[in-house]
Amino acid sequence: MALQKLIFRVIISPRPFVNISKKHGCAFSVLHSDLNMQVEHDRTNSCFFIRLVVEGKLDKAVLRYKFTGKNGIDLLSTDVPESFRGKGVAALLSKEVWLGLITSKRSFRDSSRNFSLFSSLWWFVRAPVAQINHVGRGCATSRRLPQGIIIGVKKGGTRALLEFLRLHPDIRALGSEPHFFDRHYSRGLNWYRSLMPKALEGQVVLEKTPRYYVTVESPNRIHTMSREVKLIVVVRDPVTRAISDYTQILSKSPSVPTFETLAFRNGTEEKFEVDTLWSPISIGLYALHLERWLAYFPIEQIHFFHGERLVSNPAGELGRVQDFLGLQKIITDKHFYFNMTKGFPCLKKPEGSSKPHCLGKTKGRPHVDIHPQVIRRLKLFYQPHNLRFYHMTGQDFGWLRNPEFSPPPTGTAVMYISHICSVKSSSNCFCLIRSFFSMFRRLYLNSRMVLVYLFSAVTAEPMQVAKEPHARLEGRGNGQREKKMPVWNFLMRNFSSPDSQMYWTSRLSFMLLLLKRMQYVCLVVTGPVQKGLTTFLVPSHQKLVVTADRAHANATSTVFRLRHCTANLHNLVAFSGQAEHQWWMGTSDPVRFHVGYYSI
Ligand SMILES: Nc1ncnc2c1ncn2[C@@H]1O[C@H](COP(=O)(O)OS(=O)(=O)O)[C@@H](OP(=O)(O)O)[C@H]1O
Repeated sequence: MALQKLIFRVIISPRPFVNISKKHGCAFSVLHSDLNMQVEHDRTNSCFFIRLVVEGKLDKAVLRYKFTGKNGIDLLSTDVPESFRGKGVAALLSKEVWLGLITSKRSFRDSSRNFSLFSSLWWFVRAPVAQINHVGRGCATSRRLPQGIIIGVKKGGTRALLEFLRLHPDIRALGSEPHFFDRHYSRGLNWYRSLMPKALEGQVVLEKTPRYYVTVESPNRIHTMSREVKLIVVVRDPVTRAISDYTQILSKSPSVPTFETLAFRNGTEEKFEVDTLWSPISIGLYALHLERWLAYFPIEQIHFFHGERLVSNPAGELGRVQDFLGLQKIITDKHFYFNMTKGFPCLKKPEGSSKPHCLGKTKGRPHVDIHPQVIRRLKLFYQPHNLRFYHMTGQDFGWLRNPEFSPPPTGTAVMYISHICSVKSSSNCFCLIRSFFSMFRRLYLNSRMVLVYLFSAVTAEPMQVAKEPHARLEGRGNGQREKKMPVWNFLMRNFSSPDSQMYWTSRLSFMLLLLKRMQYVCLVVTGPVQKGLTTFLVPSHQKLVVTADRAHANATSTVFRLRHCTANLHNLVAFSGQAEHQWWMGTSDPVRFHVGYYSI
């Protein structure tokens, strides 16, 4: 009679008297009446568990729970060893939760004794739990072979991608690189599986080993493991990638020969014989490696991830990869912030921590200086390979265009801050400025407005003329001004248009951006910004894009640390800390500048 009352009460009751919810929803298998297992309750660790012997070793099936409020309990997870799954172990554990709960209610406590006699009736008792949004997923966690692998490329940004993906509740990723398909294949799949993190049914298990992409045996071996596995490749401009690779080699063995010596056969770049056997070079032959993968996997099964965009627009790239993995888009821009000091996007709250987190020092470190001529040669060398890669993937990664010339979106206003005239002589300086701006002109062709802001020892001369702190010059100046301000006149000739306004000041002082029609403002910093001298007031409807060369990344943070600026920080939509370009004018000082990729 008591049992009937209980069943009646549970089935028709609109909701259980104790609120039960599940963090990772699951459907329990029906409780087997012949299960004779001892469920123990560990109150300190809030879990119920059953001791089991799996392959001669002691293991446990564990159900973790958490009290929420006065009457609530969250069933957090149920972890059952694989060989015991489908036998009702999870149901047995969940039953104990019920029993543990109902001991506080006399009528239920009495009735509960009947469960030992009619244990399969537990299925009915579970009904209210099952209603709570968790049907269709197994609670039990297990170690599974990965369904997704980040196969490359080295120095492409694979660590950042993995760390970012880990934010997703439906992703379980192995932290270290297992190197199974390239180095440890003989250890067998069981060994490989044992390395994987435990995952719930429905969660995607991931690992990353960038070396797979260039290992000849990997495609076949991975295909043998699974035809369905999803492959992710993070690619980055092969020249930058090679320099990054070399920077890492150098950091480990400081006595290695120079980049140039290793990159060119016979050690001479004059001959232009690139050494394709040197791994920093050969890894960048993306098309060549891809051919091997395409012999086993259709192209749709491989997602090509833009390494550069991972820096400029992490949320956008993460969105695409979540789609590819068939996951709900949970990782969005609210998970990232741009760390000015690091010069890279970092996580506001990484997995398992509430503190912001950037990747370690070896990720995003300054590269060794490589002569621009060498870079040009290498770019030329990679050009046909890149083109082929574009054709194979059907994507343009933007490495063919000289990145210096990739224009920001139309309607972007550009303010350029520079001290480009740190070179020795005035004539050199002028030559430098002229070339720089002719390039800049092409770059910002679509920009409706260019704001130029110069300061330097050499340009101080024409600046003397413009005594006014924020002189606004439009069109050609008067004779004297023209004579004394060749640089300025050059700029005016080349840049002035009905839409252009130029602001000039000899000091970094107050600057008000009157860019009412502009939606975006791009601030390019390639020179030191003196602390305490500059205030930028950007109207709140505008978005600010800041870009700088690495050397002056701190300068930009200085800008934003300045008084009055903080109020405008919400405008900041992107900061490009990547895409470093050297620009060589034949003077002894190469000018480094930075033109970013814009995530707007
Ligand atoms: N958010 C963020 N933080 C730091 N670094 C970032 C980030 N996103 C991409 N990157 C780029 O990742 C580059 C390192 O690539 P990998 O992680 O694939 O390197 S490795 O192959 O695992 O050694 C690393 O290369 P270097 O800049 O040459 O150090 C970075 O440019």
